[in-house]
Amino acid sequence: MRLDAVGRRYGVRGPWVLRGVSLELPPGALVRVEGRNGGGKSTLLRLVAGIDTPTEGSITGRPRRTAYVPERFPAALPLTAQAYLGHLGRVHGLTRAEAARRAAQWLERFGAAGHARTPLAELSKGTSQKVAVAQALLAGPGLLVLDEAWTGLDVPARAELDRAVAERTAAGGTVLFVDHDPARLAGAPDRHYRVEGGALEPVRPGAGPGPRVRIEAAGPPGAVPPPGLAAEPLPAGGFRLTVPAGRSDAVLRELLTAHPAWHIRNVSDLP
Ligand SMILES: Nc1ncnc2c1ncn2[C@@H]1O[C@H](COP(=O)(O)OP(=O)(O)OP(=O)(O)O)[C@@H](O)[C@H]1O
Repeated sequence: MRLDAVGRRYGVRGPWVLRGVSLELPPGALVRVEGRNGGGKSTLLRLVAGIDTPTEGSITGRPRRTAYVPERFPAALPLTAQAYLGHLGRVHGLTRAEAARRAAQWLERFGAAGHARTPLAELSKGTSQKVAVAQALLAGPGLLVLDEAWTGLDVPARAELDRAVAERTAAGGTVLFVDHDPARLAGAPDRHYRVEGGALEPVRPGAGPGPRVRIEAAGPPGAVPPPGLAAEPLPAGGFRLTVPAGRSDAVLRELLTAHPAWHIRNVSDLP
């Protein structure tokens, strides 16, 4: 599966949250994405999972069975955990018996078997999260996208999810994940990226952040810098932006073509 020059913005004139993102997601790969809050990680994961579509660029080769664990699981359906999972299993093409068997098995593995007959709306946050993870693993997806999926799980369930991820990649599935804990699956990812300034940059172990460009610019009154950039307000008004070197031309273009345009005071290279 691959993303080519993918961009996403919300609304016709909204700022670009992601731009020029190209990414190869080979079968069997474990891929980590990190980045600052609001930088566009969840946007990228939703695009990869196929529940959102890019504003520009293309995404090709997505496996037929794709599963996604969102940051917040919408569990307000009038079903028990077991019935919900069984239903989803059938949606994924499993027989009724196989769907029920796998639903029970995953609830058991995550220590939630005692809640199989509890309506989703009555589950605690932690157990809801176990159901969210179980629904994603149920049908053995060729692509598994995990957005902070470990958050809210108890310690044994977190370890179980680590195991389930290893099983998926060993079976040839691709797993793409975001997690706030830098130690999550430490040493395991085959590829590691950082979303910054709307771009996706490879992270090399032990490497620094790479070359940066500093842009000092002032916008019209009340203007805020493009999302996801390190932006420091300046006493004289405007902002000092720190941008990955590969993204600086795009950011300058965005500032200069805004309506009204920003005034660029200074541009300098950082090591
Ligand atoms: N549906 C939406 N409509 C409008 N703007 C959105 C939407 N979803 C995300 N955004 C904006 O896109 C930017 C990136 O958001 P996103 O949730 O992808 O970042 P993130 O890196 O996952 O952040 P966090 O770590 O806080 O979850 C933010 O400025 C956010 O407000």
